[in-house]
Amino acid sequence: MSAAEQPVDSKPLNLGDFRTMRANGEAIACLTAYDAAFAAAQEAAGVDLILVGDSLGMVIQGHRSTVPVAVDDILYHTRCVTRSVTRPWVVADMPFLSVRSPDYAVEQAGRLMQEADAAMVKLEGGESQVDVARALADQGIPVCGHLGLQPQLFYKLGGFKVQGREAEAAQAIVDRAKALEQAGADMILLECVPNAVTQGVVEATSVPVIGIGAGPHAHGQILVMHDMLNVTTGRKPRFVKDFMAETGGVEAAFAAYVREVKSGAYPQPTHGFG
Ligand SMILES: Nc1nc(=O)c2c([nH]1)NC[C@@H]1CN(c3ccc(C(=O)N[C@@H](CCC(=O)O)C(=O)O)cc3)CN21
Ligand SMILES: CC(C)C(=O)C(=O)O
Ligand SMILES: [Mg+2]
Repeated sequence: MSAAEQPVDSKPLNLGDFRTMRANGEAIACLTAYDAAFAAAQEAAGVDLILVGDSLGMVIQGHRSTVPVAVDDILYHTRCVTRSVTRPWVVADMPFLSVRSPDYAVEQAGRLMQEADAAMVKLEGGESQVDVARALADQGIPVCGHLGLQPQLFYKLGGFKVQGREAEAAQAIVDRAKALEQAGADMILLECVPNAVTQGVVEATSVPVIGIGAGPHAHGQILVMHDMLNVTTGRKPRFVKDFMAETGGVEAAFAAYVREVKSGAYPQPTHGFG
């Protein structure tokens, strides 16, 4: 199909569309993808946002955490994805140590946009996260802040654990979300937090909030593609739902996920941390 013949709903999504979806209460359906074939199937199924996650270190490369992932790995997989899709907003993860200083982060995020056509970068991070986000935003780089469980802290945390259970930790997440928005972040991703923390972040911010194991109050949901297709080995996090079981095909599973996120059928209370 030529560009001129593309149906209206295949126009590339932009930041304004996501703000509108937040305002209108239309849930944002997000998945990870790492290559052209799966990304195309996700676009066909109506996925709004594709994350080229550093989870690729685990599901593609076989590592036990995301720590070994390099910017070059994200660059390669982001190219594979962006070459194959039109409508979905493609976000590239900033891997471990790529946000070690504002200048270095700008350089590496710049590569992801210029060499791989990413539309946005997502970053984890500690105290310096806000300053790094500000530097990226100042260069015109769309930014998503990743709060709650930050898997790059695997060795510091001693595993992948729910965050923000205590009042002080919950407040720190809400405060950071506000500071990130103030610094110019356009989106917040919340991972493995109690539902009330998500509610707090939603109330304290005006940007779209995407959740994974963060309950039903987020404006969108994301899962690692391999988990919802049930091809991940080992025990899966409680927020995962197997969409392959009831559909029996890859594109049908993606479509069922989009339908359930949009209708609010996913996530159920059993997928969250109360
Ligand atoms: N395949 C895959 N799926 C993911 O969702 C994912 C990755 N890989 N790699 C990077 C991070 C790591 N993530 C994880 C991994 C495990 C749990 C997990 O097992 N959580 C426990 C909660 C433990 C607690 O209660 O503190 C669970 O029961 O869900 C959570 C997030 C999310 N991301
Ligand atoms: C789990 C999601 C949010 C992520 O950061 C990734 O896939 O790397
Ligand atoms: Mg990640």
